[in-house]
Amino acid sequence: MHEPAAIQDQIPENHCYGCGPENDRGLQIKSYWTGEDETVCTFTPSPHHCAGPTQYLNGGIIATVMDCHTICTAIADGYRQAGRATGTGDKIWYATGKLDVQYRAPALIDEPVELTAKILERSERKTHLQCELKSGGRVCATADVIAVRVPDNW
Ligand SMILES: CCCCCCCC/C=C\CCCCCCCC(=O)SCCNC(=O)CCNC(=O)[C@H](O)C(C)(C)COP(=O)(O)OP(=O)(O)OC[C@H]1O[C@@H](n2cnc3c(N)ncnc32)[C@H](O)[C@@H]1OP(=O)(O)O
Repeated sequence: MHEPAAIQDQIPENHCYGCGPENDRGLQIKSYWTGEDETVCTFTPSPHHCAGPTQYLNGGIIATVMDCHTICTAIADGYRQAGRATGTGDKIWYATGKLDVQYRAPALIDEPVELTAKILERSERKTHLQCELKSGGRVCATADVIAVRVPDNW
């Protein structure tokens, strides 16, 4: 079970290709808290998200959904650490400082992929997260991510 509202639906003014509700040609992923330091996301690929072979998901799309799922987790965590509901008061923004993806097995295009993100460590300027992407029940990619807090006028 997770909270009813998606993290992305609480972050204002987000036009991001991977996670922005304001981007009607984007992937519009949705992430949810499942625990103190953990979030999940289910993304259903479209056929045009394929790699060279049409049955597999493109690696750039895999990186994008892992990027967006983890950075949105860091942003929501930033609000939590500030003692505020996500999207309330002064904006809290993080950008990707590092996204290190390991592609372990091909992900299927015709099944939803399941992502989990875990916060490993946080400090004032940055949050270290780990992400896992599963397709067809097996781990297809893992990522090590550094989210860096940036000014809210970016
Ligand atoms: C361009 C869009 C930005 C989005 C802004 C948020 C909007 C919110 C709205 C709606 C939600 C949207 C959600 C988006 C989701 C998708 C996210 C993306 O795809 S973001 C695009 C790709 N990323 C970039 O274009 C960053 C380019 N890089 C930079 O601007 C700088 O390099 C930056 C901000 C990452 C850091 O630069 P410094 O000079 O400000 O800060 P320093 O002092 O270098 O780093 C601060 C801390 O972070 C560590 N750090 C930085 N990069 C690291 C790395 N690669 N590995 C390990 N640590 C790193 C440093 O060691 C330092 O740590 P110590 O405080 O000393 O402990």
